[in-house]
Amino acid sequence: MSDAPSGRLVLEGVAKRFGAIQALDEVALAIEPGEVLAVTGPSGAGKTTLCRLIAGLERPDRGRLTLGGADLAQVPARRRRVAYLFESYALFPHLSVFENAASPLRAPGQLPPLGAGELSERVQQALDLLGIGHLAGRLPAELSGGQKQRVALARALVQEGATATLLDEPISHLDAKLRHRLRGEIKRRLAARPAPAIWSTPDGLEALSVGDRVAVLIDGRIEQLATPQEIWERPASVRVARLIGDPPMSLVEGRVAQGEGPPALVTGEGARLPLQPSLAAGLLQLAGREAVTLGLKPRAIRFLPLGEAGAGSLPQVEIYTVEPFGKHAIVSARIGAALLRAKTAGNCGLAVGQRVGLQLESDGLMVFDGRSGRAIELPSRTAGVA
Ligand SMILES: Nc1ncnc2c1ncn2[C@@H]1O[C@H](COP(=O)(O)OP(=O)(O)OP(=O)(O)O)[C@@H](O)[C@H]1O
Repeated sequence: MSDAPSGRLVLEGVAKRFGAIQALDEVALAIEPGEVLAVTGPSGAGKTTLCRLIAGLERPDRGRLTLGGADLAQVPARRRRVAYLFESYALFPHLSVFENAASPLRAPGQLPPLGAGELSERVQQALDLLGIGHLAGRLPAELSGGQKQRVALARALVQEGATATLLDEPISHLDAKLRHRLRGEIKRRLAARPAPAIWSTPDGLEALSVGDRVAVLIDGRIEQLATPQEIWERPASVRVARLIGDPPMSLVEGRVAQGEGPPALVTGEGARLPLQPSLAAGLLQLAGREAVTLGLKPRAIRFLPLGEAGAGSLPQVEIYTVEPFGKHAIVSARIGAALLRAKTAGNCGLAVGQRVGLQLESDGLMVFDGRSGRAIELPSRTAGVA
């Protein structure tokens, strides 16, 4: 196995089709040794297909995959020495938890060969880290879904000499507390390996928290590939914005109207979202950009109880939902078909059905092209909302 290539993983123009479905198209990316690339996207986006191509379980229709400069088309799956956590776990039903986790270390050609003591210690450490050390003697059929997922994860983690690590939704079936603890622990271990890693997840926030960089995959194409900070601050499109945020950005589609009365974004249902005149002018300056989608981060939206200073002059909306989380609440109101979601500090004191003034701030506002959905840089970023 010493002939397995290793180093930087590069994909160039990779495409894969299953019948009528283009599972991946024009995928280009590079992952450095020690780097974790989080790949996020909705169900069916192509995350698993991407992992399967790298592992050698599928062949690309077009494009090239290289590892440390070596063309992977020439390297069969069994010689790639990739640690792969399958979304379906793929545990051996007749082997115990311990033996499942240990199985790649017992495979012929393991380099360097491990002594029995070292093997046992490494496997037990991984099981303990994942909180399943006490289940080492059980069979997979005697485990819950979350426990099975952790066995599959242990099996990937013990492969310290892997040339690449592919974790396909590694913590999706664990409870929230365990997910939070393990995100950091797994990331630490991946960063310590001299190999590139992919962490696939449909959860955009999980992707931001574990990835050195994040690739947003939608309908088989990379919609954005950037650092977590860039994706959080400047999602490249409406489709990225929908996946990211806590809660995600509110998106209001409409046309800029500058007739009678103050300029406004008028939604398909005829609801009016008043715009600061400079923002309306900026939008209209861009030829053909009358149809836009406004993106409002939670911090850009405030609901003021009527009677509070300044609330009387604001457009009124009705509170639609209130979700208290203790340290903050997520509160929403409707504008036409769109839901505006704000994050308020502490107990917001607002109730469902209450009428409030809607105040929008220019900080946290983005504009997207109404047709392509791509982010638009306005002539003046100082423009805001009324
Ligand atoms: N072997 C196959 N035969 C036919 N279609 C397939 C096959 N494998 C994947 N697909 C299709 O390719 C697309 C991408 O699937 P893939 O499993 O890669 O998505 P995913 O992002 O991993 O989804 P999920 O989050 O639901 O696991 C989907 O439309 C899927 O139905």
